[in-house]
Amino acid sequence: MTLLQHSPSKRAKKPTTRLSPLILGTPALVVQHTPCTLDLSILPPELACRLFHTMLHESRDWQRNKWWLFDRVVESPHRTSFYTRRSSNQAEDENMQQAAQYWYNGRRTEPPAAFLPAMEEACMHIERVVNREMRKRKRFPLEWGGEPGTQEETGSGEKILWRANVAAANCYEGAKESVGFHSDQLTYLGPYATIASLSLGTSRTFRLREVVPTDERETRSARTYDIPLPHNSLIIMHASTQETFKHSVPPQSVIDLFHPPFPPPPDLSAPDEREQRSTASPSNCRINMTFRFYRPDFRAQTTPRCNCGAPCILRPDMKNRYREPSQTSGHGEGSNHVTLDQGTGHTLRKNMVDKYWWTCYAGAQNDGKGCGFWKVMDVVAEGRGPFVGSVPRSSS
Ligand SMILES: O=C(O)CCC(=O)C(=O)O
Ligand SMILES: [Fe+2]
Repeated sequence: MTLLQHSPSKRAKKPTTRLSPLILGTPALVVQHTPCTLDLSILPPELACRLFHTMLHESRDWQRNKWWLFDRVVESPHRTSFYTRRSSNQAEDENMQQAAQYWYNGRRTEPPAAFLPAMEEACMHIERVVNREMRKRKRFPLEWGGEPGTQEETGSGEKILWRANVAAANCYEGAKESVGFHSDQLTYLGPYATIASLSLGTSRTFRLREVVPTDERETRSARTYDIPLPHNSLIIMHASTQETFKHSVPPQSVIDLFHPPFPPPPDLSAPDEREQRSTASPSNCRINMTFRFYRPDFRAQTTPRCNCGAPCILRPDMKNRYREPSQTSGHGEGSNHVTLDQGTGHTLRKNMVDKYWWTCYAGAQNDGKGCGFWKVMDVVAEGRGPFVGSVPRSSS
């Protein structure tokens, strides 16, 4: 396997044209420009408001994530928490708890909280929409090809493609709280993950920026897309979003206060407020919940360990820097060819990502000192799957 490097002189030839950001204000524009879909009214209004009040109440206990970046500790500019959906399978629950700790950048934490009743209710709506959207889309070879539904769940005859078994929750208070550009770690999600992101409360902008592969850097620039996410909207980051885009919630100069259309449920109001329950105070908070499917073939026990003895994290080769010697131009058949998603009309990049690596992440909690371990993921040798398509063994 070779690493595509550009010579310093070539690197200077990066296109100078800076593309101006595009605002994607409608679901149709989101589908046209990104591998995401947007639903502007996902939950029944009463449920959306009850979930907002519930999570806002919960968020008083959420924490800012802290981790080492090089030689200093950084702190997330918003508060976060992690929930797992309890199942009837105890081994599965233990696996989820182990995996959940790595939401906190490798920091050991208390076992995560279970989905609350309002989250379970919301999840039924979200799973239905995610499965419906996934059935319309081109599937990628490395997506999960198993059937996570139970006999009971699949009784309708339709295969369940995705289930939410964990949810990460974020609270952004005021206009300045934010999250920087990143792509979500795939350690437990596996390649070509689908993530459903629910917004409640104050509307904020969700920003997406494409990562241009190394061999296309001289011919085109990345575009930034801004998507306003109002209360009760769902953006689904479909398969390939984590491989080809980074996302963020940038700080804003101003925000609109959110006026909850329903009062908080009685169990959340202080006794002296219960008489005045016909109104709810305006809020400057946005609650975000990303519902995720932790794949059975990426369970915590199968995560490779680095030389520090800590679980690695899984990252995609977003820039297509690694190529097999035979993949010089990358135009061959297989997983690397030009494609148009027939279901959505969205053009997929010329060479889709098909390399991932496991890397040491111990440094995030260990004074920034990791062991530098990395290895290419070999799904066949690691016994992962089943996948949607056939997958070649990695030659590395
Ligand atoms: O708040 C959002 O919309 C994004 C949150 C996010 O990127 C994450 O939790 O990974
Ligand atoms: Fe994210």
